[in-house]
Amino acid sequence: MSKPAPSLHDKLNQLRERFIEQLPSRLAQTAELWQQSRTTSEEQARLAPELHRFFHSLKGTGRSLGFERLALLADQAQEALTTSPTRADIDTFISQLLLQLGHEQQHLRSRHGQQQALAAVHSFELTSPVEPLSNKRQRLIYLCDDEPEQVDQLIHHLRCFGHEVEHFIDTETFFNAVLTRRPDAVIMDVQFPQGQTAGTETLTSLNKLTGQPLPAIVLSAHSDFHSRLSAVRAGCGGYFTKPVKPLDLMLAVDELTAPATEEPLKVLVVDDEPEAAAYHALLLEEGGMSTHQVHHPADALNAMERFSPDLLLVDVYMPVCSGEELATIIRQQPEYLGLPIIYLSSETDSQKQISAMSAGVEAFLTKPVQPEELVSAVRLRAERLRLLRSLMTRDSMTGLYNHSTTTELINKTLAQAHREDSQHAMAMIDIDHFKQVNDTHGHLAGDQVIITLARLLKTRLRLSDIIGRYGGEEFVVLLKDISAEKAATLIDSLREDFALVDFHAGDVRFRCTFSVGIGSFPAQPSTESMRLSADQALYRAKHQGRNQVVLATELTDDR
Ligand SMILES: Nc1nc2c(ncn2[C@@H]2O[C@H](COP(=O)(O)OP(=O)(O)OP(=O)(O)O)[C@@H](O)[C@H]2O)c(=O)[nH]1
Repeated sequence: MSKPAPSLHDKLNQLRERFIEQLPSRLAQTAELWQQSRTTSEEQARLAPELHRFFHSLKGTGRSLGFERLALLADQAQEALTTSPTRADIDTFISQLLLQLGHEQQHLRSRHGQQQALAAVHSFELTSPVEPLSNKRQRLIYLCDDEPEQVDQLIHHLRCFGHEVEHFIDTETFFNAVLTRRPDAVIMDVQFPQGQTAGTETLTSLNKLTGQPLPAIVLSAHSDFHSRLSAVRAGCGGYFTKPVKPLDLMLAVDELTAPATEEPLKVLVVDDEPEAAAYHALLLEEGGMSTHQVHHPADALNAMERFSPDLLLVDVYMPVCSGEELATIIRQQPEYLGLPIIYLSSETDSQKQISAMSAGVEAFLTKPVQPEELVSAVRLRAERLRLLRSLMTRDSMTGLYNHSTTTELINKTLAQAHREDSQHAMAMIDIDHFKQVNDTHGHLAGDQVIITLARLLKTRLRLSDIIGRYGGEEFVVLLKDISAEKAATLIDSLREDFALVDFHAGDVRFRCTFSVGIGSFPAQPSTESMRLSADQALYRAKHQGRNQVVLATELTDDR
């Protein structure tokens, strides 16, 4: 059996332990620095900022981790350094700090210390019950329906959009299955041989038993008041009467399970103090965000390129480069102009805070920051950026990347691919006879086809793949770390599934197909050459009769 994941309390205590364990050697180094700074006035001037930074960060991290007495001593030492430092003062502080450290080590391991730490984190756990967001796109759907009509069609559509589906024909088996493995959503019939509202009653009992309402949609042959009332009482999020249009049901399943499809907000934490960085990252992760830590400002730009954060949390006092300087460097790069930056520091002087914010940062949080304050300040700003970014980079109808963003992202990926020797494939996808779809069934029906194809690509491809709407009914996908042949097989399975999706325009049912051309890296070393090859392959696919996938490598000299 696997071990349970450590709780926030355990993780905080590990951080505190690590901090305490590393402190003696850091204090010894500081004592040495102090000795050295005493040799000449030049040395004193040279080493003063480093000594100052040490006490400053000891104050901030000490407070954040709950070592109040340590933080107080560090504060006094910092103050003494800035006013009129004398050897006796600093020696006293260092020896007191060492002594204090011994007490803290014992205290931390005592029962009382453990309880105190627990009490410190409890309020955060209670006030921020945020579930970490799941990245998985596939949903487990339970379909409980004893009437055979439409069931196969619905299962096909759900699976086509990447969901795992289990079908039950009686409420008892369904009941036990939920207790064994909880689904992400349920599609439930109302009437069963056991009773007129046996389906919804089963849901109500399960909700009572588990204390967690199941996201559910009713699918029923009946539309009477009692059936509907029983669905409302079972907390169902939707009610469909048969025959249902599969795509409408898919949309309802999407809405019901939507929040988890969002990628967690990403925060880059830049702090030269590993424990401080780890502590703030821990709080943000408890708040459902994903974090990456950097302990040297010089590594920040690289990390930003790889991690693509929604926000930067930056310590103000760091060696080599201050938070202020780092923010200016970042702001000088056009792609990061709008990236929110939050400073985190134990600086309480408001004049200094205002001056630090001159580099165009969003906010200044003072250490020790309340966990709720940190999480909400970060979330608010990161979400705002996500929204703005999405308006600028995404196509409003499908939510896919627009043309220019797709090209930009592919360019970036290829630039990296040249360094890493990786392989990628580009698929150009075009809906067949789309003009005819519009002309026959109307523009709205055409839009429905575009949205459905976009959805299919989003749910079936990996999160890391780049999916863009290039133009009207044309899509471009960059499938990462995959050979052209494997990409062709994968896209071909999407093509087969898409061809079986039923669209509706009024009472008319129709189906659509698409054609695909595939180019690949490194055979085509640039975005433009890959796009051109994929385009030529697409042209061939159309020419050969449509509804097929053609690889650029198949285009031999007979062109
Ligand atoms: N409904 C809808 N139609 C669009 C949209 N964007 C472009 N179109 C239409 O898509 C159609 C594209 O048609 P063509 O590129 O000529 O494709 P086709 O000749 O019908 O089909 P193929 O030869 O198989 O590519 C045009 O009629 C456009 O008006 C959109 O957002 N919604």
